[in-house]
Amino acid sequence: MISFANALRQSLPKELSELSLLSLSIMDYKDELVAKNKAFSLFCQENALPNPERIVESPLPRNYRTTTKRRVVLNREKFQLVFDEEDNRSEFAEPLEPAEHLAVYRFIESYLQKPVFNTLAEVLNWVIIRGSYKWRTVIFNVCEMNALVVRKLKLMGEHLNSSGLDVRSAHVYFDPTRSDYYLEAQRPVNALAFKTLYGPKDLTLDLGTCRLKYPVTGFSQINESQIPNLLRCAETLLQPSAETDLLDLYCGYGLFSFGIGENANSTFGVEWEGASIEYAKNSARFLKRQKSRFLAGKIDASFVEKRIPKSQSPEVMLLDPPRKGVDSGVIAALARRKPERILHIFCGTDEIPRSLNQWRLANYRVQKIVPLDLFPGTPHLETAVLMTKADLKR
Ligand SMILES: C[S@@+](CC[C@H](N)C(=O)[O-])C[C@H]1O[C@@H](n2cnc3c(N)ncnc32)[C@H](O)[C@@H]1O
Repeated sequence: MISFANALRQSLPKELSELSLLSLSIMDYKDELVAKNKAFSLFCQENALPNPERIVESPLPRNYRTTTKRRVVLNREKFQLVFDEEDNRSEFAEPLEPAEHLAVYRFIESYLQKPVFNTLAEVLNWVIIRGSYKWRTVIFNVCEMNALVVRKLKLMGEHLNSSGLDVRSAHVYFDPTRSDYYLEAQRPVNALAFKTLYGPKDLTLDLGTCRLKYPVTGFSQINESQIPNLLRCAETLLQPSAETDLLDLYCGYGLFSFGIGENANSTFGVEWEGASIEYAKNSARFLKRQKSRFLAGKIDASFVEKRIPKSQSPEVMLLDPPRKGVDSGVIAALARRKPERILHIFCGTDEIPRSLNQWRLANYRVQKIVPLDLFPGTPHLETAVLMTKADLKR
């Protein structure tokens, strides 16, 4: 078994393979794609997987990240916004971020360095920017929340609102644990945990045919420029139609249910993040998708067996789990539903062989492997794998 990182190291031009894989962002995008295509073919070959299609290029190869973050540190008595140590060298990471984000960080940093904002700077853990390429929202992640901090945050919000930097809204997120995760992994239930300083409380994604709202704290794809390609790829491979029910697992706020499910007989989405699933339900109401249903819950084998209703029509199934993959027993439980087609989307390449082996044991066979460059300039790929039931008679 070869890891994708190792396959990539072997596929880079000699002068770059000596550098860290982070240096991909300083390569010409054409050369990066050559190396990634070579590496992914090698990865598939070495892991006994079928030959993949060519990588679907990203319309924006650099400056594409719609979510970025900075940690607040005190450096020689000056508060600064810096990349986290895990992000390593900023000269490799910065080219992936929109220039507008850098301008907003510089603006906030200049205020944090004023003595009047010291109270805020001292409790500020992260500054996060999310949004689209046209507008953005700022989230202040603080470890202490009191009346003085709130006053300073409101003042900062007023400056941002009138900055001319298209910061459409600003929010504060309370994480007393000062965790390394930029939004706390376990959302606090306390009502004060999340507060809007100004502007709309949600984010929006325009899909051309419809506009979806999603929560500021929920998951969204970080490369918005690739979303149309991702949806097109999923629709072409999975072919949801009036004769099939679409099961959308790890659905977030319903990107795939709404993006490719319009012609399906019905759609059923499952997601454990409470706010995201509420937004999905609201979108179904707003877009009058009477045959779209969403259920909040942790997808494990027992949930699949007991909580996901049986389909009335042949089922097509899409799974888009987090990088670590699905819980043990989930694939076998899903296979027992006997879906016609399965599209398993991987954001962690090294997870592919293990999961595909489980699908193979459950009698599903790979029909197509389509890699998409969702993370240009980084050693990662998104991969969509189409599977159908093996013909047991042959
Ligand atoms: C890669 S994201 C995909 C979200 C959505 N498909 C999209 O493209 O916007 C994975 C999602 O799975 C959710 N998730 C992670 N583990 C889960 C589990 N065991 N059960 C249900 N949802 C889970 C996360 O909250 C996240 O929204």
